[in-house]
Amino acid sequence: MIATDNLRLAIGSRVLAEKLDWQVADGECWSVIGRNGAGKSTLMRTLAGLREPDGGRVLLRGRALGDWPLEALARERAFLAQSRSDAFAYSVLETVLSARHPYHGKRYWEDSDDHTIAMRMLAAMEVEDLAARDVRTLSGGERQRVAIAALLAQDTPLLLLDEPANALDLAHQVSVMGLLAKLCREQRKTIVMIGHDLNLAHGISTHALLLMGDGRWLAGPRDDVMRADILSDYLHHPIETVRHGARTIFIPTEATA
Ligand SMILES: Nc1ncnc2c1ncn2[C@@H]1O[C@H](COP(=O)(O)OP(=O)(O)OP(=O)(O)O)[C@@H](O)[C@H]1O
Repeated sequence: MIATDNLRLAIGSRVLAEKLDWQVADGECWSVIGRNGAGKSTLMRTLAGLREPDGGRVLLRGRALGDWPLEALARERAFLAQSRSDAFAYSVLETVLSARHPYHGKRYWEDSDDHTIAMRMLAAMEVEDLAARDVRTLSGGERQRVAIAALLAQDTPLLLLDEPANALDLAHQVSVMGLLAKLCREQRKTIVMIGHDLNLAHGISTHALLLMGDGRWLAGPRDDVMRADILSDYLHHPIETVRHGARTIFIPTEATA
């Protein structure tokens, strides 16, 4: 679905990722894990085509990102940014409907299908009763769920999500993650997402990419990469795992007083 070929990411003189050769196949769900400032959002923006690589290439379905016409690219990948600012008084429904524009061709107005899809996605995120509200009046968690509804309404094969669990309460973290896992499993959607919660990431991911923040990286199937020794190294903090039924739980060693 999406791959990087000898990708280099750098900010100023700092190299964040070097020689990143990484393949993400259809239906896989990847978690990108690393410390603050390791380069996760920079990578995600590069995968979305919102910034140029500092070396190497990003390939979507084997074709360099820059060679994709914008409207076709918008039908292939959707991107959830880490933060957003709402300057205008759009309603929740208008916000989600605007995500359908790549399907309009020369048509200006949305049709009833767009409306049905938008309402279905708002319902999936349990915010359909907020459809008429001005987005600027929403709480942080409600706004995040509307943004995820807009992402889903784009109905793209590839979903790129920068910290989707941000601002969500516990129940919505679990339900949103469950929905994303189901999209991979049942609809063969491909997901690449950033998350700091190792337990949520482990519960949903099939694969993980770790970024060290100095150019080094490690990618592979979840259980090869999300190991206590490796994560302790990448996150610069000792981590233990315990088994709880079928689940692996990650526990950071507590700071001593
Ligand atoms: N426009 C910019 N100007 C200067 N430095 C930047 C810029 N954008 C990013 N950086 C720096 O590049 C590094 C990587 O940033 P990035 O947002 O990719 O990190 P991250 O892994 O997503 O971090 P977090 O977990 O905190 O969200 C950080 O040290 C950040 O301060």
